[in-house]
Amino acid sequence: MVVAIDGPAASGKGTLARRLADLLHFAHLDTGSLYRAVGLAVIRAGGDPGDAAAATAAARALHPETTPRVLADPALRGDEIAAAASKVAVVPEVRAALLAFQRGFASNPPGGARGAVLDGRDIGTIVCPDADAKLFVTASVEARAERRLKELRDRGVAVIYAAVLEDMKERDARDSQRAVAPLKPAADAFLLDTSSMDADQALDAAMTFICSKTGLSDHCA
Ligand SMILES: Nc1ncnc2c1ncn2[C@@H]1O[C@H](COP(=O)(O)OP(=O)(O)O)[C@@H](O)[C@H]1O
Ligand SMILES: Nc1ccn([C@@H]2O[C@H](COP(=O)(O)OP(=O)(O)O)[C@@H](O)[C@H]2O)c(=O)n1
Repeated sequence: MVVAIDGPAASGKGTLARRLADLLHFAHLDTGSLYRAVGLAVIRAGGDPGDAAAATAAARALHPETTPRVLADPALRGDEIAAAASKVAVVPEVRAALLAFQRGFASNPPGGARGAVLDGRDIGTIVCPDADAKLFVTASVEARAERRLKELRDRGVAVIYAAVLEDMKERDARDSQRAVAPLKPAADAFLLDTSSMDADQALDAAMTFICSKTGLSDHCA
């Protein structure tokens, strides 16, 4: 069984995906980390994430056996890497190079898990169009900027709200307006606005939808 979760930055999709995977004993793939890994590799090689050829070479150099180790690198979590990720993500060859890994994870989840939860921008539309349940998680851009600000400050990064908000708006625009696999809800996705929900309420709402959509019997009331 595959659960697809998409949405903009800091909407809470990663938190929700992790918690759903724990609850259902499914494997979880944060697909944004793949794009972050490509952006980080380009920067570490001294390149420009806006250079399509460099980004494509970095994406093609990611191999399934080494990818889990690459995705665990804490350096991926910085805001500079998030911006680099959204630049490499506009390149069609980069997206094509990352597709097989994502689809393989969904169809054959690691560790013998009976299902997979993938979160990103194009899971319900492109990566897993036949997913059993699709959710599109949103929140106002102000709520998302507040969340990202808190997250960065908790990690000891000195940032101001206005700069985080500006970065978020820029990334929303780049992700929604790109020609290939733009951020948008799949036609059959459940829209979950978490602006005034905490993470527990978001999980409850998501589980109610997944249970009604898939008929999963365990974990459903
Ligand atoms: N429903 C929620 N309400 C408030 N904060 C949340 C909620 N869901 C997640 N968060 C917090 O917001 C931040 C961004 O969440 P995250 O799941 O990383 O978002 P995304 O994966 O969409 O970028 C994290 O610090 C997380 O703990
Ligand atoms: N399936 C995906 C996942 C991420 N991405 C890109 O990768 C960037 C970083 O994604 P992320 O999910 O790690 O970002 P956050 O939502 O955590 O801020 C996004 O801004 C997108 O440009 C994508 O294009 N497709």
